Amino acid sequence: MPPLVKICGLKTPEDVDAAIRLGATHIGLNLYEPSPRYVDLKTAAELRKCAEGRVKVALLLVNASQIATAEALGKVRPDIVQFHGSEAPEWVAAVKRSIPAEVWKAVGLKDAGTLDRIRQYDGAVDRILFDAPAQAMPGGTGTRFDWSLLVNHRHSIDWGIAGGLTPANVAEALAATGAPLVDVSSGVESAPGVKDMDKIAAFLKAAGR
Ligand SMILES: O=C(O)c1ccccc1NCC(=O)[C@H](O)[C@H](O)COP(=O)(O)O
Repeated sequence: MPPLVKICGLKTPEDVDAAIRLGATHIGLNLYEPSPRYVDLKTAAELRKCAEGRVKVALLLVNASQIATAEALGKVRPDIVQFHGSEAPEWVAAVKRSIPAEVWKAVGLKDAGTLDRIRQYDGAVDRILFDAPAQAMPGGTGTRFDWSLLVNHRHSIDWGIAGGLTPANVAEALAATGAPLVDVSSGVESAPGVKDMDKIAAFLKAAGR
């Protein structure tokens, strides 16, 4: 079975249409203001409408306040909320209880200790997204983590991988980790925040979709 593929950081209706047409199963809309992939709430709600019923939409938040989270979820009504900061298990669990959407937690995978620590999210989220450890930015860094950390790891909940994936390495990443979902942002761009349709097509093909 081909993996699920999420193309993250889409900013225009043209990006959304192309990602769907080319075979993405998920798209991501980024509400983190310092990111080159940031979209405001109004744009996120419009892009969400473009994708309605065609593909799953993840709304990405980084350490947003309770008020900002409620406002964003109310206005955009995503299929998934992706927490990409240092949000506590209790907080993400509370959000999961309060909305019909899935809740994902991104985790920077540094070492085997990370794999022990993330058990605290069991039951609190629907999926763990393993990403490269945060640098100046918590995500979208274009860097990989050590995929071998996931070899023989017994996953207790659904999961996926992100971080430095490209059309050239995604098949290798899938073979190394057996991931059921891959997520990419900068690896399918021509410049920070500018999606490249040829790269998206190549990524989806290399991922087997
Ligand atoms: O993409 C960003 O700019 C970003 C900024 C802050 C938090 C998360 C961010 N992206 C989240 C994603 O799901 C990315 O797809 C993931 O981090 C992988 O990014 P990349 O290494 O560029 O493929």
